[in-house]
Amino acid sequence: MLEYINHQLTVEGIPLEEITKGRPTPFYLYSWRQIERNIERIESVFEGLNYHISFAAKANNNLHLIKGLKDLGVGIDVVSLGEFYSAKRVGYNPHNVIVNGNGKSLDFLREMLVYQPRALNIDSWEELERLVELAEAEKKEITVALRVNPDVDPITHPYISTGLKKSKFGMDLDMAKKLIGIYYKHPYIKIEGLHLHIGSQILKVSPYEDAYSKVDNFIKGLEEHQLTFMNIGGGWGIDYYKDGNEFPLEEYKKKVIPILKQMNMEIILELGRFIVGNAGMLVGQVEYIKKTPHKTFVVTDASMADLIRPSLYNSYHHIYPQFNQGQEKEFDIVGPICETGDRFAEGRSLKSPMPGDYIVIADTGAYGRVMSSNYNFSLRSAEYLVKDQEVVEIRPREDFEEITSYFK
Ligand SMILES: Cc1ncc(COP(=O)(O)O)c(C=O)c1O
Ligand SMILES: N[C@@H](CCCC[NH3+])C(=O)O
Repeated sequence: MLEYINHQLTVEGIPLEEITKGRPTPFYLYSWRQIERNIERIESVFEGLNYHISFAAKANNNLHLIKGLKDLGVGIDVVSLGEFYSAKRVGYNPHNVIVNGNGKSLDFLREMLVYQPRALNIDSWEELERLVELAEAEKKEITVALRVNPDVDPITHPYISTGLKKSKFGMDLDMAKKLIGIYYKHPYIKIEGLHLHIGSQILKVSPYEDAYSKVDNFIKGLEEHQLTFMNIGGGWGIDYYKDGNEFPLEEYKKKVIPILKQMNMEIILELGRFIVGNAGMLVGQVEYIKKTPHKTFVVTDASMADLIRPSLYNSYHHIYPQFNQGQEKEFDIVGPICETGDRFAEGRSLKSPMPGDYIVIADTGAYGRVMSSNYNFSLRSAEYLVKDQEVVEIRPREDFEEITSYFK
């Protein structure tokens, strides 16, 4: 997708120079072809199983991308009223909508009773009690999955690890068993599935093997209830370092698929990063090359307000200068925000960028634009999509008038 042709960076064969013409930076850019490739790769793993892919909208909430995924037959996982509204806005059928979240408000639950999603994933006993009360009052049925916490270490950044027993998400298997026992004949609460999601940016298969084996044993131990679907969550990691270390699909196929097969249930996936992560990039422009006795800084117009992952998780993103010519030197790549933490990389070797050159911060299609902010009164950036060799705007940049319009 990103390639140097005659020393110039290109995206799906289009020179960056052409893409940036008349388009003020910073902006996000996505490749539709790359999203399709990612979906094809997921499908190749689950071939032969009764499965359904959903997209975790928290990774990227651009309505055009969500609509495109819907048209490919991909479902959606929403975690808030806002994401739910997005799914409705692009015309999702409730049957393809999965609802998550560990703090669903009364309004949210009420709305779900009317909307009837494919499954409402229940995070706790307390939440289920709230739902039971509402469902009984309104005399409405709802299909529910219990989010279980299998207590496995996903071997990832602690901030994005969700399946250890100390985590705030889900319930332990004993609690799930108890709730199934209590509610399995309830007139309105239909517990038909289980859900688990152990964390994000996972690069090893063993945590999935452990988690799904535990759940498989749990299901076998249930007597009175026939569950029909298993939501196996998301979390597949991508190759941020560009060193070939990505989620090992072949190993997953060999070790995990047999466990899922013998569950003999419909399998629902909710992947975010793996679907859009490597299909997006943040494009910025170099304002200054600032030299101090200690360091040389590449000061870009993109900042932590556009992409917070490096500041928040110290995460690595590969950075491509516009031209791959000249001598390689070490730089700190920083933004214009008044925070020392506003830096994309420290001591990164790059082929000498110059003021006015563009740079690309790669693999930012997931948890990029969605986590951007107006800090230092930055404007949230535009988004563009490369599709069929054309670049189209899929969200305009915010403008100052719009953001200050509350002041009359
Ligand atoms: C419940 C749930 N499902 C799915 C996802 C998607 O995760 P990922 O983008 O790592 O695939 C998340 C985020 O980690 C999540 O919290
Ligand atoms: N925001 C995180 C992922 C969070 C996953 C949400 N459950 C990241 O950028 O990696």
